[in-house]
Amino acid sequence: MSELDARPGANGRTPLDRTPEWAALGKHRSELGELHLRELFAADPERGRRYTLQVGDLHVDYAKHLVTDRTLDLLRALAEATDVAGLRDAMFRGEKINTTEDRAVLHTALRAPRDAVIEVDGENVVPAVHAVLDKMGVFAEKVRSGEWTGHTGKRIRTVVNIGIGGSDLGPAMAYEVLRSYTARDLDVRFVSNVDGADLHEAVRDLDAAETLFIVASKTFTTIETITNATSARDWLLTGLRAGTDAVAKHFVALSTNAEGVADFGIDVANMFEFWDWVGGRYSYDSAIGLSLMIAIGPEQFREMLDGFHLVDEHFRTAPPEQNVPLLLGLLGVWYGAFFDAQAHAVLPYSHYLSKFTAYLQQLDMESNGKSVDRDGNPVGWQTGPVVWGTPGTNGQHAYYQLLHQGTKVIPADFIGFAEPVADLLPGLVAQHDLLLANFFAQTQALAFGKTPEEVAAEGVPAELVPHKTFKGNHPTTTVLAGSLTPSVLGQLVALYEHKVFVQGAIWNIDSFDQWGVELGKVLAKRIEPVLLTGEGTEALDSSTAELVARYRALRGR
Ligand SMILES: O=P(O)(O)OC[C@H]1O[C@H](O)[C@H](O)[C@@H](O)[C@@H]1O
Repeated sequence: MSELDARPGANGRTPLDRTPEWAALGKHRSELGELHLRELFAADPERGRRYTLQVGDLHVDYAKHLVTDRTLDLLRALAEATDVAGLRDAMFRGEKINTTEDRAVLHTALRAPRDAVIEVDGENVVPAVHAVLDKMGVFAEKVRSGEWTGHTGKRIRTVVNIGIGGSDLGPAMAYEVLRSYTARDLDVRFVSNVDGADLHEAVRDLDAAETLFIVASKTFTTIETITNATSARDWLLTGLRAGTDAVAKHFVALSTNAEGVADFGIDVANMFEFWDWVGGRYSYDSAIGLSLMIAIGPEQFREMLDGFHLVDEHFRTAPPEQNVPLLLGLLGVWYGAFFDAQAHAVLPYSHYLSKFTAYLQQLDMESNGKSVDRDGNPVGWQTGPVVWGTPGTNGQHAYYQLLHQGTKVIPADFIGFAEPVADLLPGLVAQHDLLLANFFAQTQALAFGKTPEEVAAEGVPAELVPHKTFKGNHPTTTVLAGSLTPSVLGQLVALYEHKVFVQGAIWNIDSFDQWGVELGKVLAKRIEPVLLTGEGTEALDSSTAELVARYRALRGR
């Protein structure tokens, strides 16, 4: 037995790359060799029909993946050996599966029906979830109807959400996605960056008397958010020429930290609560979604939650062969481990999903960007990929070149909708077929390419044939839904949440902590006073010391 074999597995587990299931997949991969999607489709005319699954409104086609029935069996065997279902059930039961923070992981409770019972430390959390949703609903309706007025009695015309990371990306993404469902007489803006330019641009054309700030921070200690909130308060009070008593009508908070909220000067009566068992990147269906609820109304927010819940139930109960998050998770594991794929593209064919991939970057990369297992041992396998992408049609005229003819394996998700959004101008509806034609054409081109023989047969000069050849064999998933409704958005997000879960479970990492973001925060705190005073540069490394000196010189210090 080698030293590696004796390495203790997390939770008594055999390290992933030492399991027979992993070895079987490795062997299978070498047997497949350079197998081409063209051959797989030629061998099975039913492949396009057989390799599809349905969850809720989402039709998921995985036929254009480099897998056979045997691959899928072996991958499911890996999921079984790593007890994905066991960890999933523990999550849904409210067990503290976030071991490094000793916390339950219960974003699924945020969308559970009112009569569900989910316990954390012996207490059913569902009534509290619904109490907050109800309180949010009452408040959202007051703002929407104009009943909630600012300090001077004017109704609110603009809501500005101040938050960062999970307290920004979710609501900002969803607001964009559901724009056609939003109240047209109310604008919602999002400020996240500690660069003062962000807040400046968000408020420069606003009337303080008609502006409501939502300060969103799970911890209420995040320096960017507290700094921006403090500046926003100064802007408000200056604009209103009022004292701090005006704050109550213009500031509400979304947080787990009541003390922090009170210290900031926001009345805790104007605080919407959530709990430490909701991870920041899993939180936009909690109180963190208040700005979105104000925009789309409580009813449509509820529809979105029902969409989440539908996929939760699917993930919890569907058999492995039909379980879509399980399948998508396994495909990612397959490419990372056996094709050395480093990246994963998410390419929506919907303008409204323009912020969707940015949202997924936090969800996926903060969850699975880990290199030690749950017991702290270094992992010997690939974990989370680099997630990237923008709306597909724009990408086609920019970076798709690399997808089609570059040297990298980049599995991609294509997401599209059959119906254009409801209130599109009639003249623009006709454009939808063109959009969808591109959507379908791209996965076809990526999968099947164009052979040198096909290129030559078009009369292309021999020296240009290699340049005009498309080798194809680039794997893609296509997700097609009828239309982009609040429920469909919830379904999509839950699908990705659980896909990320499956991968973390197999890789045996804690997908719910994020220690990797801490070091930079500590160092920034140390460097900030040095920028002001110039004292302490000797404690810095020579590169940083030089940069700080240059910065100070440029600022005339
Ligand atoms: O909501 P907050 O406590 O302000 O946290 C905002 C964000 O900042 C942190 O640094 C974490 O990396 C994120 O997971 C979190 O979403």
